[in-house]
Amino acid sequence: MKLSLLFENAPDIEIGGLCTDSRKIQPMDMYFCMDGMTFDGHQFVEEVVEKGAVCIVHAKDIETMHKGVAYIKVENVNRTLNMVASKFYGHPSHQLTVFGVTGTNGKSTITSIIKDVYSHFKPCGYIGTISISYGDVTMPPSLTTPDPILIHHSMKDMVDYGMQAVALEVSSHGLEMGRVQSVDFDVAVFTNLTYDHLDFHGTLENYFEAKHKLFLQLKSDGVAVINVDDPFAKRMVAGCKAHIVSYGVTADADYRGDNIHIGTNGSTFDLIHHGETYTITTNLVAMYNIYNLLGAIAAMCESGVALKEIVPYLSELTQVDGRMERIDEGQAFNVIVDFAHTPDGMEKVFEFANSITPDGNAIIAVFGSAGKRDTKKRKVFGEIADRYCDSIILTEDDPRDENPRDIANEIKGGIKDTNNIFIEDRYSAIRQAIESANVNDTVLILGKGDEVFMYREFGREPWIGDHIAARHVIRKHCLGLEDELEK
Ligand SMILES: CC(=O)N[C@H]1[C@@H](OP(=O)(O)OP(=O)(O)OC[C@H]2O[C@@H](n3ccc(=O)[nH]c3=O)[C@H](O)[C@@H]2O)O[C@H](CO)[C@@H](O)[C@@H]1O[C@H](C)C(=O)N[C@@H](C)C(=O)N[C@H](CCC(=O)O)C(=O)O
Ligand SMILES: Nc1ncnc2c1ncn2[C@@H]1O[C@H](COP(=O)(O)OP(=O)(O)OP(=O)(O)O)[C@@H](O)[C@H]1O
Repeated sequence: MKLSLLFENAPDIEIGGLCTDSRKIQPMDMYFCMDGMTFDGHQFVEEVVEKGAVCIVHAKDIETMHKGVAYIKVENVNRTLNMVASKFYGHPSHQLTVFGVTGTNGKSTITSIIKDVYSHFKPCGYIGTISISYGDVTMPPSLTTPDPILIHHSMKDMVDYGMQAVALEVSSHGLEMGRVQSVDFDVAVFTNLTYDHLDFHGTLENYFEAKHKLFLQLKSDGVAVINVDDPFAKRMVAGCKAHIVSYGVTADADYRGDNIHIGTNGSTFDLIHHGETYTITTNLVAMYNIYNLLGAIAAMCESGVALKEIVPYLSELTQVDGRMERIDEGQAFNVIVDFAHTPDGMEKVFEFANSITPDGNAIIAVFGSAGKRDTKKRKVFGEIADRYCDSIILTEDDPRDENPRDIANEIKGGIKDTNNIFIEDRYSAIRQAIESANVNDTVLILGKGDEVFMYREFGREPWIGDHIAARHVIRKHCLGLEDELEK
């Protein structure tokens, strides 16, 4: 694209691509000097020019300017990046129905449900923690909410592929760092706001304000879908210009769940909407997934699909990897892998485990807590687990450069009565938990979900994954079957 199409009065230079990282720059790229937490992008200008960048967007003065390179000084580089990224890729978010989902927990689950079900009506892509995917294309994720270039580039690819919609996870980091400023959201969903990411936001109030940005940004003919049972719901839509629609269970809501029955392998409930009652049968379990379903259903209905058309697809939803994933190799006890890594998520998973574990049977939990992240939640994890578990096995979980034993000791600070041990190696911890389970017990393996890496001192290292570790232990050590560990 010609630079003159992106900026008024700019020279007629051909721009090959957009880039914010000198390490990834390509000849003919436009480089945006982002002022980050560790580096100031302005310091790499000489390097990117040498590597062939043809345009520099900057906010601070540039000492040496080179012939043949366009230097565009702006007030706010990030705002310009958002604007340019959308324009460069042909404003793809205007051509798609865009669902944005924010909240402490439930983003991946709701966006996955939307992608799964809405695709029966309009082809729908997904951008989030699990992947970037559309049609038969699946790419590994970058961040939960990628930078503006990747967002708009991916959406353009989706449009070219024939997608008509996309479900986008919108993290508080993404909002705070202004990654979605030029995304044209049609529907924004708020799930809940509880303790998380305070190492980044500092206070719960700042964390709330980050999420609030999504609803302030939403256009007047958009729809805000909010969980009214969450104490932050009303404030979340204060100042929002869009049409507001609510979902919930305890409070009166536009989409209200009632008569809820949660089983071991599925759930049923009545969905009351506009005075009509729809009976929903779903393969999802746990109370929080009823909320996730209500949010997803409300979002899809509000963008034009009739509720009765949606209902049949809810009974066989695709399992979201590592989210309440049942590991069933025919063993006589429950094994669940779940991505719970916030106090609220933990509480909800333990509540479910409690509801499916017969009195007299044990709940055995394996978990740790991430190094260098939200250290205050460690003791809280201990307190929550202490209330529900009969046995706790503490282990490593993305320790980074902290000692996993020290992290475990902080968790132990919250455990009063429950038997607990520390086994550093995560596979051995999972093995210990599973081998100690008796008939009808429940083993919970928490914190890493579907992740197949572990953050250690020198970065990301491969980890086989909780689901693979659990299956292997059950097959080899409980059922005595031959089972080579998958690589
Ligand atoms: C806290 C945070 O979000 N940081 C993001 C931020 O980093 P930063 O501000 O520190 O950037 P920096 O390293 O100082 O660099 C500044 C600029 O100089 C550039 N640079 C830097 C070095 C160099 O040699 N050359 C160069 O050009 C960088 O590309 C950048 O444009 O900008 C970077 C470039 O876009 C991001 O990669 C980085 O995300 C880091 C990797 C990250 O881990 N983010 C996580 C915390 C995150 O965003 N998570 C959320 C939430 C997940 C959840 O809900 O659980 C997410 O949406 O994924
Ligand atoms: N609505 C909810 N309320 C409370 N906890 C939930 C809810 N939905 C999911 N969880 C818990 O949070 C975990 C992560 O779920 P999910 O991946 O959908 O959330 P997320 O918001 O995408 O999180 P992240 O951005 O950290 O990936 C689940 O494994 C479960 O333990």
